[in-house]
Amino acid sequence: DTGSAAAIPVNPNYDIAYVTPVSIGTPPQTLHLDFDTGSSDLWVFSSHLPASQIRGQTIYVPANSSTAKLLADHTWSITYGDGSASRGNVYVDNFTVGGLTVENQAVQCALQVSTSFTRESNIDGLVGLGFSTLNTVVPKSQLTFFDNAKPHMDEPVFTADLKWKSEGTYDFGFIDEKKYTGKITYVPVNTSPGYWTFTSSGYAVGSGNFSATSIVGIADTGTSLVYLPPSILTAYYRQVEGATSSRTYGGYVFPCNSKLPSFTFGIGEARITIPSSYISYAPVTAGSSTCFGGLQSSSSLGINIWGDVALKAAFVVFHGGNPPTIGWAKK
Ligand SMILES: C[C@H]1CC[C@H](NC(=O)Cn2ccnc2)CC1
Repeated sequence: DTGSAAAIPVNPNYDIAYVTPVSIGTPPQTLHLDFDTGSSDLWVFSSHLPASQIRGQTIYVPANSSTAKLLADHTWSITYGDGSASRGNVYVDNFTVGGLTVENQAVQCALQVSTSFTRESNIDGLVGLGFSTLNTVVPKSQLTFFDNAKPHMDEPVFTADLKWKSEGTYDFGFIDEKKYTGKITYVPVNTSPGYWTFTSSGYAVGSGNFSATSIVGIADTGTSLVYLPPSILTAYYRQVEGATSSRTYGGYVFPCNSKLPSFTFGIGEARITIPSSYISYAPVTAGSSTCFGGLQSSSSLGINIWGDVALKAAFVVFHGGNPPTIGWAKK
């Protein structure tokens, strides 16, 4: 089996997140979900939510699906790194992404979502593509869509081709050679933390010398920005006129008309360059001439994160073999 589906920016002005259309149940209910390699719960806005917590999202109504079955006495509760959270109960149902169907996929139905999810009207839920060890369902944890689909896939892989301010693609079960240039460089993944954790070989700021240094981090499609050690941030923002680390805005900001260098990171001997346009992320508030950087410090996180700002500069292969690996290519 294989599948291919669009990754659509939820906001036309800044790449806050990407959603992908999926079909759930019989007859199919179409929702737009945020595919998140940084978590492992598949949860949806549902008919169990209070109306006050829904603001334009499409809900999944298990009662309207002839193939939905309640997973009795199972619940879930998740909190993300940005403080957002949700919790609820669990059904199994047919789940289809871009033509690839998994029967009896655990679909976690929200009974409660935090305000940041309510405010994001274009996200109807998440599809966790991290390792199933992170799934929060109790008393029996559930498998991700990828783990359920893997045995039926032509190849045990999915790929992310995210794009700057435009529609990209998630492919399942195959690698589309048309989506990248040159070769794919694969590096090992440490699955113990439950994320797609790998080691970058170093970085360069703009046209500067490459600094060979191991950077352990996660490839996280569910996080908008890139979070790296403070020493790298200092090296980058010292090249940006008027840049400063702002307590008010919680990170590095700079005048929107400042000239920004690109940022290159290493994958083994290979190099991926993030164009400066991706790093001038967004005005701090609508219409402001102060912009928030796409590279921020990971010092408060305890983990480095290669979020969408980095991922959209590459074609990324999440290879779920034994052992799993991650591949990066230019495009
Ligand atoms: C400071 C950073 C803020 C952003 C954090 N990322 C997430 O919370 C990803 N996510 C998934 C669902 N909702 C959000 C990572 C830490």
